[in-house]
Parts: sequence; structure tokens; C-alpha cells
Amino acid sequence: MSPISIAQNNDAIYGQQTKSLKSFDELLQKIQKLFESNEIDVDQLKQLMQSYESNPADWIKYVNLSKERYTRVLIDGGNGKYNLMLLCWPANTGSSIHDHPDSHCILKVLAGTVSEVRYCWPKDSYKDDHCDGGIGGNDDHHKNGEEEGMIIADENRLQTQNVAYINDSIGLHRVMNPDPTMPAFSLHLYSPPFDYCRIFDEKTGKYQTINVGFDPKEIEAVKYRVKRRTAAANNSNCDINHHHHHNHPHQNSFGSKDVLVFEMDHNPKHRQQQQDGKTRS
Ligand SMILES: N[C@@H](CS(=O)O)C(=O)O
Ligand SMILES: [Fe+2]
Repeated sequence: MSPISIAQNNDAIYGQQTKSLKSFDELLQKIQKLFESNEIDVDQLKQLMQSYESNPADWIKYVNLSKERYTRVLIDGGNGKYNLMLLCWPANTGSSIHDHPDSHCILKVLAGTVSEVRYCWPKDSYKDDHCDGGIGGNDDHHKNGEEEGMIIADENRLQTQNVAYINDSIGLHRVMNPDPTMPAFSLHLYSPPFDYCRIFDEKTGKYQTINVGFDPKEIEAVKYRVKRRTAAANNSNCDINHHHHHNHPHQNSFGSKDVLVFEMDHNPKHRQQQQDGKTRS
């Protein structure tokens, strides 16, 4: 796969006149279109995210709200170039302090209000991975046994429609939905995608590496399975003695047409497997 180079152009002129996007699908398509290129302007991405006017009816179908923790629902795997996901924050929940391994992270609040607290990297942690390369091995980087509390760099309250951006060179963060009763929802775009990150202890600055996955959305609707069969099997009018179409790629040797048959799948286990497969693609 070719590497994606992401340009950061602070003088970007894009979006000065960005018209607002009223449809979530249009946003998804525009993001896909942008990523057709191998050089993507982050500012352009931010502006795209900014330009979408959140309407819960658009994205409610992705919602998967847990009772006690935030959930991550994959919307678009971006052909390996990015992950676009809906994060569902129950009342009074938050993430641990974490990094975004070499990824650009653009976040848009779709509903509710979230607070973002930014932290400086604890001494040596950033350098460790970026100079020595490689995660894993020894997660204890406080060689002299000294422990240091983490330093808050910044605190932002993000309202519905607001967009925030972070990457490892900016620092670490923790996102929270402080509301005691209302859930919050945010749209996150990560490029390139990552499936692990580091979480940090606020008091000691020590970290551990964890895997981050997706929460498959429960499917309410009946899904279809696709089966392939030939029309000859259930079409008595088919004349199997006529061979004049045998060069056609969709004709089998008996001259009947291959058709796709959609079949309802009533087995909930299959449905779950299908969904699992989809969210990991
Ligand atoms: N980066 C976090 C969400 S957030 O707190 O920014 C994640 O991908 O799960
Ligand atoms: Fe994050």
C-alpha cells in the first residue's frame, strides 16, 4: 500500500467559503473523495468536518450506547487510509489520557457537549517511541524510578458542531462528557487508522499500551444473505439445448443465466458474524 502523505498547510485557503453540508452521506462521500488522493490537506479535512451541520436523524443508525463506557462504532474503514467512527458517550463518562499513534485526529461534536483536556507528554515518553521506534517491550520509562504528575496544557469545551484536532506532536488528551444525564456523540476521523494506543496515569505519567477496537452495532433489521444459483434451477422455460449464448460471461454451459438470489437470514448468530466481519474490514 502506498504511504499517505498528509500535508499540513496553515495558510490553507480551503473552506473560506465552505458551504454547509446538510447531509451526512454527502460528508462521507466528500471524505472518500478527498482520500482518493495520496496527499491530503488536513485543513481541508477539518473544514469538511466543520461544514457538516449535525442532524441526529442522519447518524442515529450508528448509535450504540452502552451504560457505563464510551463506545466506538466504525462508520467507514476508508480503504485502510482512515477510520471514521461515531463515539457514543453515556452521561458522565470519558476516555483515559491517551495518544493517537502517529495519526491525525479530527473530532466533531455531533450532539451534546464534551470537554477535552490536553496534556503534555510525560518526560521521555514521546521521545522513546519516536526515536527508538517500536511500541511494546518495556512500558516503564521512568528509568530512575521518579514519578511525575502529568501537566495540563489546555482545556476546551466543545459544543455541538465544534471541531477539534490533535496529533502526537501537539500532545495527549482526555475527552469527557461531563453531563450528568445526557449522552454526547462525536464523529472521529483518524488517519492513518490505528488499533492500539497508550493510556497514561495522570498521577505518575506511566503508560500502558492497549488495543482499541470497535463496538459492533446490534442489528435490529433482518439482514440478507446472498446465494448464487442458476436460473435453470427454477425456470422451466429455459431451453438447455440452445448453446448460442455460450460466450457470454454470465451464461453457464447449459445456456442459463447465473443470478444472485438474496435470502433472508433469520439466524442471529450469522447476522452477528456478518456485522463483526464488516466492522473489522
Ligand atoms: N481517541 C479516542 C477517543 S477520544 O477520547 O479522543 C479513541 O479513539 O477512542
Ligand atoms: Fe483521542
